[in-house]
Amino acid sequence: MRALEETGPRPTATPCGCMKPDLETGNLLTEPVGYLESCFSAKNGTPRQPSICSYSRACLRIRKRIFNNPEHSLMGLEQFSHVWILFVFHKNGHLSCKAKVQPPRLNGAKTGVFSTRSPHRPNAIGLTLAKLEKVEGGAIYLSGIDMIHGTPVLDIKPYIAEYDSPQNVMEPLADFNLQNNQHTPNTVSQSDSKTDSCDQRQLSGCDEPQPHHSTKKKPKCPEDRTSEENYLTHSDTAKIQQAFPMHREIAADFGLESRCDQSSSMAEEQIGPYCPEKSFSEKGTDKKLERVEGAAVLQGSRAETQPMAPHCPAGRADGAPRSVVPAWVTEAPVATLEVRFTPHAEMDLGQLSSQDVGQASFKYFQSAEEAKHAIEAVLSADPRSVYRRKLCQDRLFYFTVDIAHVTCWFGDGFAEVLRIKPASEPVHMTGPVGSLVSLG
Ligand SMILES: C[S@@+](CC[C@H](N)C(=O)[O-])C[C@H]1O[C@@H](n2cnc3c(N)ncnc32)[C@H](O)[C@@H]1O
Repeated sequence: MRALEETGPRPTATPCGCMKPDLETGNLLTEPVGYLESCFSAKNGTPRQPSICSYSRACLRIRKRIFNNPEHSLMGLEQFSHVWILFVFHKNGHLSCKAKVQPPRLNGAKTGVFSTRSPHRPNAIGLTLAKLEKVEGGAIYLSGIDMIHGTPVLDIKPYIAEYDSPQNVMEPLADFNLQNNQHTPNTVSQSDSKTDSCDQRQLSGCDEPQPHHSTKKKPKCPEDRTSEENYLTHSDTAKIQQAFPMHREIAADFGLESRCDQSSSMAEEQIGPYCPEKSFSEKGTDKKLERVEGAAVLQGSRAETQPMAPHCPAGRADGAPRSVVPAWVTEAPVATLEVRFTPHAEMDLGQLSSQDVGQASFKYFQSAEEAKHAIEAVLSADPRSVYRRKLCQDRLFYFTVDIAHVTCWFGDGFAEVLRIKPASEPVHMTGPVGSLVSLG
């Protein structure tokens, strides 16, 4: 096969030497269809994957600049329970040019950027499977998101299990040579000393220092990495991990994990042998939740999702695996944490949700309970960087979710919320000017 680079269209250059955006060359000049209004105002404390926190909410309004009648573009979308959101990691600071990254799951070892969910990639494009809560006019309301406020969204596509999940492939899969496909730890160069400055920056988290809002114990760490570095998967609740560690991790990777608010019995149910769709009622409309139809088992250095439901309509009776992930993805090095709230923090939360005069109320959460669940979910997945976890253990950790500015600390196996104060105003939307994102 001849490489496209040899034969394909050549990018055209403008007199100044810049690449001219051109559909044929792939040098797209994108224009966001909208900017996300998210309950997370900064990277710190934002879940590493959408499955971490089902209460994480966002709204996306389609811009009139894209469609005169934004609601037309959303017609029919309300019939789907989940949507893919394609977005730009606009707070990366710069585009990444590094072929290898160091995901926390590899404890400092490198692997190819395309085998990770790192935000630091050549085109800084993120992909999140979110739950579609509702469509209202030209806006969609989402939950289970891992993007920050102001994220430029490039596209929305419906999640269709039949197309998007190998679990649902209807025809027999072509022979899949697992031996040849094996991604062994050998492919990961633990001692590759050629970590360049960009990699180092990413590793050290110096791309974009996070603000600290307290004068108390202000971290002096050279870096204060955000949850983004732990980008591959997350570990969920201790209970569930103990019961079904692999299942949970893999489900999370595929965005199919049961949400943090669901009980472990629900999780068991999800990976159980029978896979009828679970319906839930929402505003009078019955929507369908996708089910995790397979369980993951480790084989050598890979984990495979295997069918457990021979009578599932889309199942394969021969027991052949449909999707494979390397073991380093599924072997969580980070323990799930117990989350505690001090009485003071509990009191803060109560005050935050009260309707006192002058007191802002939650914008995304429907109650203090929901806010608490969200905070628990974020912290139980340990949002700290590896560096911070190892070298700055005694530092306070801050993050903002909705109107709650959370201060906590971490001890052995737990996170404790110390204070919850009203956050300052969430970031404002990026205006139309300067909203073009060039990927070319
Ligand atoms: C590891 S990425 C995964 C995103 C997506 N699910 C994916 O796989 O492409 C999630 C992290 O990206 C960071 N993040 C979210 N929105 C961002 C944005 N607009 N710009 C830069 N980083 C962002 C947050 O730290 C979050 O924890």
